[in-house]
Amino acid sequence: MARPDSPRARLIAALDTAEADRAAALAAALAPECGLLKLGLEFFAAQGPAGVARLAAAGGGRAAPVFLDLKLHDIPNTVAGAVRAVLPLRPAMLTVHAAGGAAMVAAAREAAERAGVLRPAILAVTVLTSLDAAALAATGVAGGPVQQVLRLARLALEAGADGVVCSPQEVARLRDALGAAPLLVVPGVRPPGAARGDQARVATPEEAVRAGADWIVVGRPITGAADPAAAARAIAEALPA
Ligand SMILES: O=C(O)c1cc(=O)[nH]c(=O)n1[C@@H]1O[C@H](COP(=O)(O)O)[C@@H](O)[C@H]1O
Repeated sequence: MARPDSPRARLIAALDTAEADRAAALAAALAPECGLLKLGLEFFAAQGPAGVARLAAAGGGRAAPVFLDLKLHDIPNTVAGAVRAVLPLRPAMLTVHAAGGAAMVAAAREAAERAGVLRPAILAVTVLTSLDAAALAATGVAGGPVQQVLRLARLALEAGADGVVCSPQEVARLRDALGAAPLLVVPGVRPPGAARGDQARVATPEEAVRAGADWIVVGRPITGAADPAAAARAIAEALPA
């Protein structure tokens, strides 16, 4: 998929809510202010594919493409089936967990190819931005987040992922190591002074883009603001041109 051509287009607004009305209101307010609207597990679990289709039909998906963040992680056959099942929703981006292995990522890519030229970009989530070094070590991974993110990114890209999801703290290392081709999508982004919440590996939107992020993903600092559209605009305006 095409890379963003403006600071506004770099911003992905995460609509993490279970409520259809709230998601629709956020989508209407935020579609003009960002490049993509992200619908994730919370919305999908509550509203299902029909909820995604309704949101897109109501205008959100026309004004801003939908990033369906399901973080699929299962055996290759099951992941391929799930990818095929969501293709009618025409997501622009779709996530799988790189930790599912090369065959799983390859199966996701192959299934996505069925949609032809308008297929979703397959993004592989590396190490969740909520994990710090100690939490990652506790899962049995030797080496710190940077090493693990690099390992999983290489594995996923070789298996056919179009890009990866990583924290702002690894993005410069990934760009250096992997070059310009992979799409780098970066959550764990906090404007100066914003609450970090459950995010562990964070940086500001400006730092993430300067380090090489193609897109930044921002949820609560936008959706929790009194005026979400103004919050999104302020974040985009602070990004380097
Ligand atoms: O795949 C993602 O988008 C993702 C990966 C990751 O490692 N960390 C992460 O926070 N995300 C998503 O990015 C969004 C971040 O939301 P906030 O922490 O509210 O800005 C959420 O929708 C997460 O599901």
